[in-house]
Amino acid sequence: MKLAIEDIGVRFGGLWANRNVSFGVQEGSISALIGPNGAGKTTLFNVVSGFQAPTQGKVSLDGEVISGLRPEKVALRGIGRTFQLPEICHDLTLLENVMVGAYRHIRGGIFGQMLGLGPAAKTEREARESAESELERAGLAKQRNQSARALPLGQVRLLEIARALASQPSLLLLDESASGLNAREVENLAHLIRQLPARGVTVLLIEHNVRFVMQLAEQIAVLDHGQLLSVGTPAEIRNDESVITAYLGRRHH
Ligand SMILES: Nc1ncnc2c1ncn2[C@@H]1O[C@H](COP(=O)(O)OP(=O)(O)OP(=O)(O)O)[C@@H](O)[C@H]1O
Repeated sequence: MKLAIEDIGVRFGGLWANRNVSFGVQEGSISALIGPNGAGKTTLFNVVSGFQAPTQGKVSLDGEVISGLRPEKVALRGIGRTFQLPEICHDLTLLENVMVGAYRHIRGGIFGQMLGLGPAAKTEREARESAESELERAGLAKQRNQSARALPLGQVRLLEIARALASQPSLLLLDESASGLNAREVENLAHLIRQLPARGVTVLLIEHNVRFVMQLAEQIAVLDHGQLLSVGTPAEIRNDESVITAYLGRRHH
């Protein structure tokens, strides 16, 4: 799914958290959004996923404007996301957590089922099968019947991604999925993300781990103080003087 972010501005009182931000994400690509703390990355994700209405500009998906739609409507258009602070149900097992995501795309959804629309046994089986295969891909199949409560953060992040994928999004927004993960988990995560375009899932991720981003993303957009500083391939970004000065250089110090 092709995403177009056009002249997005978000103002909180006297502060523009995003200003004149425009860039596109090609269908089937992996793109990343980087920038220092407070640069406006999460705000932009919130705009794309419907949690924040922009003060100016628009976001469109395959040419249809989605900015201004509520989060549930945006999700129905095929945008899935994870959050910086993972939102999982501790009282459910891993499998049940992922099944919650799977129900979102099954005929009539969970509400349709409660109203008796459609054969419930079949939809539950579909949700279970789809959740099982997402857990398998995320490397969490063995723990499927464990409670999510005791899960280490690294696996919680993988679980969140599995749940978002179970709703079969066309565009997946990942907010700092690598944060808190150990080297091996980061490797698993990169492996999982790399397979997504072939499954028809376009990826846009926010990341602080610049090395991780450089090896994963085809396109990188850099935000600083709410504005788009640069957008390009990892090689272009690495050699961009304004990025080096504003971001990479600053991090070195
Ligand atoms: N709801 C809000 N009300 C007021 N100010 C906000 C709100 N949300 C974000 N901000 C401010 O907007 C700016 C951008 O925040 P945002 O969280 O989008 O940055 P970020 O790049 O995601 O940062 P980080 O890397 O620390 O997560 C910050 O100065 C933040 O304090």
